[in-house]
Amino acid sequence: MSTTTQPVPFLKGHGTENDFVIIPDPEGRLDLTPAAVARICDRRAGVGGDGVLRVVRSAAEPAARALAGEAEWFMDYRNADGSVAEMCGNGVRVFAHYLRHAGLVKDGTAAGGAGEWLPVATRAGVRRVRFAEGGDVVVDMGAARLPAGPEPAVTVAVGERSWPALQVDMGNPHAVAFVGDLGDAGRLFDPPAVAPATAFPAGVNVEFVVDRGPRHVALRVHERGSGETRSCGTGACAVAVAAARRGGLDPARDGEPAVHTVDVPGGRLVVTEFPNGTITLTGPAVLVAEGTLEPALLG
Ligand SMILES: N[C@@H](CCC[C@H](N)C(=O)O)C(=O)O
Repeated sequence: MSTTTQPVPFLKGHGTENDFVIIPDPEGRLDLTPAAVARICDRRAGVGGDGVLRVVRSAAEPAARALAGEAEWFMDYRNADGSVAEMCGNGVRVFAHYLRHAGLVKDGTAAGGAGEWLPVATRAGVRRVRFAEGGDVVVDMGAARLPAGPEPAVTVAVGERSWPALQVDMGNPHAVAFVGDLGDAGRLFDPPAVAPATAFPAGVNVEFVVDRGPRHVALRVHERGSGETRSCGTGACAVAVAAARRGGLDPARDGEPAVHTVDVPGGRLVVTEFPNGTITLTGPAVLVAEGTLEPALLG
């Protein structure tokens, strides 16, 4: 890996306005430091984004080799502050959309064609992505992991207000709090306080949720490493599972899928939890621009 002295191509994309700078680096030549990621994601002095998606062949990325399986491509996801995260639900949908846009996966007959599942390696393991009719991108997120007990075990606080929250692991950590009104969470400039701190030694994404109707919720999210964002795919899945359990639904017990509509500030996602535990996340993925990053941004 080397530090670049040449402009580096990038694209910009988003999924329900969770926005990413996509950096194609198929052979893994780029030394993308945390400081460089933070400069690129800066909304005034950089391109701006909630995170970076570095697109690298699994075979060219030491971090991916052990976990990539059959996945040719590895999503090297970074938060806006430069930190690494295990998984990004909107990011992996935008990542797959980019692969198809760039002709890096075949359209129609091989993995990546309409209706077929494209494996993508992430730090949380392989996730499979499918392009649906109408332009939506579906990702099989695997199963949620919940704490053993029935009651929320953690507390989320903003200023003087606090709420019980459910811990949900979607490959990355979430704390889901049901609130009376999404405005109750205030301006969310700072990370909400979560207690006990030992519950999330590597930090946590915090979702605030309200009911909108039967199997229909809305959320705001404060993301670890990125601040408040307009959407979070793993967060939407965590919220759907929390809403299902709260409403007495458990697909494994009931033998039928639970489908939840999750409104986010940047649009709408659909989350389906199947009786075998698998969760799918469906929503749009959009590319909006491309250009080059100046070497000074990369450092
Ligand atoms: N926005 C993403 C989640 C990105 C990672 C998260 N900030 C973390 O640190 O775990 C999504 O769509 O899931």
